[in-house]
Amino acid sequence: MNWATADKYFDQLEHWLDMEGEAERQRMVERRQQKRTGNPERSGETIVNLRLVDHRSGLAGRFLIDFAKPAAERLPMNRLKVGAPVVVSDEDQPDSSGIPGVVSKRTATSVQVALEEWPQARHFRLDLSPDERTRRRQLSAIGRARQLNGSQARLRDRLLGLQELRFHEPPKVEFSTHLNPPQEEAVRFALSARDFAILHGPPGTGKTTTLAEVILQAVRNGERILACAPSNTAVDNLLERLVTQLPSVIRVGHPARVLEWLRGHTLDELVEADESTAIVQEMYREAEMLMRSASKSSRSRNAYTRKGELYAEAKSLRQQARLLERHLVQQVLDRGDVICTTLTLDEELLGDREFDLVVIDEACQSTEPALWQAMLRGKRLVLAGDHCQLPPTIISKAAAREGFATSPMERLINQAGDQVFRRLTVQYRMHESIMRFSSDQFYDGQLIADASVKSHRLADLPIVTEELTDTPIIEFWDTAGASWDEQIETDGMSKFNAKEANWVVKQVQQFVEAGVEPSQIAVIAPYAAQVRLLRNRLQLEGLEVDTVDGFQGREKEVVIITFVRSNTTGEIGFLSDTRRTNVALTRAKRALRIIGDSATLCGNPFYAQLLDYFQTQEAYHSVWELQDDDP
Ligand SMILES: Nc1ncnc2c1ncn2[C@@H]1O[C@H](COP(=O)(O)OP(=O)(O)OP(=O)(O)O)[C@@H](O)[C@H]1O
Repeated sequence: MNWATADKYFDQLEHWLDMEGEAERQRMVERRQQKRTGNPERSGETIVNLRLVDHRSGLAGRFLIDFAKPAAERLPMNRLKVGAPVVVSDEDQPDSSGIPGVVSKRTATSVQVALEEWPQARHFRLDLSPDERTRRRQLSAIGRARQLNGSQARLRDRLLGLQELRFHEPPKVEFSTHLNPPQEEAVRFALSARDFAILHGPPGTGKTTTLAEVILQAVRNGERILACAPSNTAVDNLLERLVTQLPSVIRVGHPARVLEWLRGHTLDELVEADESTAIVQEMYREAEMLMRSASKSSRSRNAYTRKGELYAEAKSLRQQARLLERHLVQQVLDRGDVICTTLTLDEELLGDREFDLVVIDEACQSTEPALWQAMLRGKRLVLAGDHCQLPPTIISKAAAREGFATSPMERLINQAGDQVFRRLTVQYRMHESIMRFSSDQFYDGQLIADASVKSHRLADLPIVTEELTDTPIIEFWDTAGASWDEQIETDGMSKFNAKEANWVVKQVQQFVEAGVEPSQIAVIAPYAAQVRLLRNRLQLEGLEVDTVDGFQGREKEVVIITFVRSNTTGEIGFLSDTRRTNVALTRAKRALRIIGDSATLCGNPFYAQLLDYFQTQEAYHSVWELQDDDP
């Protein structure tokens, strides 16, 4: 992507946002139509036939409502995770626009949603909500970014590659956490940037730990910081590191979207805990009482005049309470050295606040437009992420092809080269042989396994039996020539592979029998149909079976990957985005098992090299080695 002026760049972003909006609306319509033609729950973005089974009051006058299927039936596989924006609607009224809410809790059989209004219906439907509001905020930020002048316009132009970058000498730093040398170098580098700097954090290298140290140092220098990330989970990750070391960190955002144990740091709860809140609440109570007596006093003389007076008094009291409440919120915000929020900023709440430093974690999962709300509030910027893992999710395939799927972090690295980033290279997750292939393919062979993980094995875990003493760290099982073919779900587009699934089930059973806890095992499949099949077959408490996207940023002792694709035409679909496979390959700490069809996969050089790697490690097997009664 190239442009000669800032305006051209912003024209391009507006165009992509339009395409994305259209694609999202189209998808919503299709989803509703599926109701008539097939199973609307297949996408994982809708749950139908729900009943309201329980409710209670939540923070700030919201209702927390539990929905479940009749007879407490298990919910289908779905992406309605805690914090997800949803629309609750009446299933019998397909045209109703529904009530927006946020998922606040979920179990295998129920979903709890925080709603501002009470929903009325006999049968409910939940849909993930298209984020039109976010898009509008991004468009407005783009409009403002076009109009900047002075130093902010210069920062904008440097981000667009239209002006040279500037750095100070790296400062001397007294570190407050124990960091390894590349992490220390990255912190000094980030603090030396006069415009912006990038921290490239490959899997398990302590990117968030390092970013937290940058924030700590900036606070020590008397700076105010806005700390953001594209998702609530990533914001909470950062918050978790900060709250142990800094007293004045404030998490802005819907409390239902914040991890329960971190909610004490949310703006809502800090305001609620403030002494003055009792006064505000008393004022609301008094106003309520005035309203009640007004509604009762109709029989006395001068009743109407009195009624009017009482209503007016109640109204004025409520107004005063609201003003006081707003003032209080601003006072609490002013106390924060660091404000943490997702990239979708609440502009009204933040007012005209500016920050010395804006940091963005997981910046590779952000699109270009998503960056600008935060950007407009900072004098300097530090981005952290890994562009060799999953890119931002884009619905419009056309926009993605044109370049919308390239994150700003990746673009800045391509644009400014080595001068703009530092890479972290010591990783604290994977056994060396799990790490090596990914390191060579994506990180110029620079990753080093820390001594604490370099040769750790399952047998070192306290609970496992002797059976695992000699278990290999990595294995690839090749199905080539065995006719373990992929299949397409009858009424869907997703693919599964029943024989690979059988093999996975056996692997899980073997690990569990040897003493590995199900919660220490992850099964990763690139296709939702394979995930559904395996979830049905493997109902072990704590075991996680998910697509790659569900595991980004996470780790498990044991990871089993089923690649699913096995066909005569060598088609591998979105497995050709090797960043997705990189995420899958780098989640395991002590054992990695893979099953796949080399004949299908190896038309792509990346997979051919993967197979070579397993062969050189003597970790390659063919399923022909299995006995006849195996899968
Ligand atoms: N210098 C260090 N010394 C010891 N352990 C460390 C160090 N830096 C990070 N770690 C540990 O490594 C693990 C990963 O750290 P962190 O979560 O910061 O990494 P990340 O790169 O953000 O992770 P991800 O790959 O999930 O994005 C954590 O358990 C952390 O405590």
